[in-house]
Amino acid sequence: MAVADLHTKINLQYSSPLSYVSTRLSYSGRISLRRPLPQPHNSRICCSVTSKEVQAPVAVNTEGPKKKPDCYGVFCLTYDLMAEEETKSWKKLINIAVSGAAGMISNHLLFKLASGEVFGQDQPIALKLLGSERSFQALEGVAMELEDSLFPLLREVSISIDAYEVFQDADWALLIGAKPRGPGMERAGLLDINGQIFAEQGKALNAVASRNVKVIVVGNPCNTNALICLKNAPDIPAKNFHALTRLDENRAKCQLALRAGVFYDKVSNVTIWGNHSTTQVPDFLNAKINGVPVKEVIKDTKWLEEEFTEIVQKRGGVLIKKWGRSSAASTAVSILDAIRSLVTPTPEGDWFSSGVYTSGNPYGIAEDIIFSMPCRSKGDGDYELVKDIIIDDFLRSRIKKTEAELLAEKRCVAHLTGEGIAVCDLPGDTMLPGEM
Ligand SMILES: NC(=O)C1=CN([C@@H]2O[C@H](COP(=O)(O)OP(=O)(O)OC[C@H]3O[C@@H](n4cnc5c(N)ncnc54)[C@H](OP(=O)(O)O)[C@@H]3O)[C@@H](O)[C@H]2O)C=CC1
Ligand SMILES: O=C([O-])CC(=O)C(=O)O
Repeated sequence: MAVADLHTKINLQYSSPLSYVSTRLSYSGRISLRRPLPQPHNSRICCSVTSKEVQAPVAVNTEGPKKKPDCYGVFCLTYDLMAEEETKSWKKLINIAVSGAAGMISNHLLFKLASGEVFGQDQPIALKLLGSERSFQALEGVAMELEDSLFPLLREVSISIDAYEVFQDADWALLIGAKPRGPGMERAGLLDINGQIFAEQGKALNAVASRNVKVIVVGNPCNTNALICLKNAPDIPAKNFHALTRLDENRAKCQLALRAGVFYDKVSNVTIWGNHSTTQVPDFLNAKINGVPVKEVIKDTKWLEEEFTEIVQKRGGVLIKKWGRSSAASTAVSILDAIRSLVTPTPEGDWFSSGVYTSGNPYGIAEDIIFSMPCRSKGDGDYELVKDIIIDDFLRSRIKKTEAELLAEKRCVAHLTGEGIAVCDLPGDTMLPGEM
């Protein structure tokens, strides 16, 4: 039952947030949390009302354990929101599923999502966190921190290792969890291991998510993972799948601002073309600074073509050398930017980059891959590709290179997309931004 369904009569019952009786792995491979029956001393109020009038609080503990086996601690409480003045203007609750929820990126992301800074102060949310046996305890730690943060808009948190549970009715799926490339691991091996994760998650989304779910794939190699995911979710529009290239766009904006000596809010119309890899193409041809084409502001074409391009392509690797781990906070920020770009109208004349499905694209890019391109949104969760784009020989040749890489990645995962036998002939320079 949706907590934020303002017109539904809801019973409230309390179970001690952190005191599980057991955490067990059932026959289906699901972990369920079992909580104690509510005890009289910790029963809270029951607001059993059907009108705006609030009845006297009544203690309840008569119904046995709640039928939300995976809800977490304080989030197992349910309320009659009609009784809460501030919630009366709230929108309907949305379900946000996050995989890799115990990882570094999620640790930044979840708290920003829960604060309301992306979906707005009138949008209650449910966070459905996907982990694994390996990360389950850490996931409980995440849920505890969410409890302790007292976010008013965060109405439900659940944790599970079962994608089918986590993706049930998901309005958003933020797919972050993926195996990092380890020493000696071939890129083809990474594509295969992570591809299997995303094939499974695509199937789960197809089976149980909202038909309008928006999926943002972050786990690398994110373009091809997104392609695998959408191919395994044939009942969800391919247009709903995104691979995160917003971090690359933000990095490119920062470098252009630095070189031009302006604050970065003056930089607009920046496209990242292609793969989230070192072949990505940060487009300075169509980009603007203070509304003026970048090439009229930064006249050093050699710098733009060589240094700028390479700095953006390899920013992730430089950062790993400094931090000892890959970008997490800025990645989380860029995920929020990517969501915001879909739920708010794009400013007039501007656009944003996202790795999206190429079929029907106006740029002559090969069909049937996930390729970062310039998009505009009306703020309804959907997007259109931008038509008035200039492509010169330099840009075309770079786009061809990143396109070739993505086509090779696609051939390498044919066994996971249902398109036959995989053939891996990846170009030698195929690397993630974090690889050097
Ligand atoms: N697109 C982009 O712009 C960026 C993408 N990334 C990518 O995002 C992903 C997550 O990064 P980050 O949060 O920092 O990573 P972390 O290592 O902190 O977390 C990753 C999570 O992935 C999960 N995972 C899934 N399968 C495996 C596996 N086989 N082995 C190990 N872990 C696994 C783990 O969770 P669990 O055990 O719960 O499954 C883990 O918590 C990475 O793939 C990274 O390359 C990073 C930066 C930018
Ligand atoms: O390669 C990685 O894991 C990190 C990454 O994607 C980035 O920093 O852009």
